[in-house]
Amino acid sequence: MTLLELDDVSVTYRIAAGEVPAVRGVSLSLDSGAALGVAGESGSGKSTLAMALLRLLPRDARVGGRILLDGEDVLTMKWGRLRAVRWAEASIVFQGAQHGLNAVRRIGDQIAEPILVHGLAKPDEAAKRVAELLEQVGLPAWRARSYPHELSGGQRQRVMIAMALACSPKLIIADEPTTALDVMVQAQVLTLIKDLVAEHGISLIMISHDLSVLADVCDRLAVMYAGRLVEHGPSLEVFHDARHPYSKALAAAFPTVGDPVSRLAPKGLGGDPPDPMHLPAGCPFHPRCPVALEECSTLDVELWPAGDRRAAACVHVRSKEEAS
Ligand SMILES: Nc1ncnc2c1ncn2[C@@H]1O[C@H](COP(=O)(O)OP(=O)(O)OP(=O)(O)O)[C@@H](O)[C@H]1O
Repeated sequence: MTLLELDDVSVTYRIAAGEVPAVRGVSLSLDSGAALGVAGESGSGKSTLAMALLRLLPRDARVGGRILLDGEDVLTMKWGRLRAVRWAEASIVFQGAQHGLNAVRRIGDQIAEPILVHGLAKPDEAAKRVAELLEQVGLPAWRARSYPHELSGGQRQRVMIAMALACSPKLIIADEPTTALDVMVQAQVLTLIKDLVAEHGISLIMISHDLSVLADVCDRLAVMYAGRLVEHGPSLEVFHDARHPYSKALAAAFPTVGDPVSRLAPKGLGGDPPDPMHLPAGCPFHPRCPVALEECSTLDVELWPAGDRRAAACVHVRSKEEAS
């Protein structure tokens, strides 16, 4: 069953210099209990898309399209309903979010807050739920009495995951949840996320620039470039046999999970992503594309079906599929 459906979602930031088209016409769907990875370089629009899902964008952002969560459009929801949906139906774990914990409040009180705000437990029952949640994320119950500075970065990120789980949401959006952590801790937190979503049947949208991390955790991958979806399909197929030259380069840049060498020197991807305010004509990837044809500088190919539940926005994919 479909839990989340994005239909032609676009986000434009209005700034003094003009309009920044950060997300352009993204359509995707996520089944209940499934995990979708959204990959792309810095600036490709991943975080903007994640924030749009729960209407957490700043006021200067204009969002278009439809975002259906369990059939209800998040973009047209009344504020009261939206407040009820946040945490209770869908929650978000941000990049480096552990720094967002309140330094002067005990961990337990911070985890209990969404539970109490949403009226899911009385104050005396909330402590029990907090202990359960801490245990689920691999922390001892006594940590409820600790302050954030008494925890390591990895432990703080576990607390953020406990908060995201607190109201038993159907969907967790994790935006670069492990980027700020060192490699060993990163692997532990990824395993935790993977196990928790599987155990509780929670759907997951995980965002990262690292395709290998996403392929390890998610069933399906969506690759973004310059605000647009350029490929989507089953994770291992996209990771090992990408159809779009950009996804291929991204997969080559991060060959193995947490490999420190690939982090320092991403291979296979020359040049910089385009400025969204000055996108090149044609396919936005063509100036960096190793297999670009002359027509790519004028022709922008839409996502084209490329096998079972796969699609890629590339002229080569289109030609191959048309010929077969
Ligand atoms: N508040 C804002 N005002 C104007 N432009 C913005 C704002 N936030 C993001 N942008 C622009 O929107 C584009 C997409 O940014 P976004 O942060 O969504 O990308 P990202 O793929 O998540 O990158 P990163 O991995 O670095 O977080 C970028 O060009 C960015 O400069």
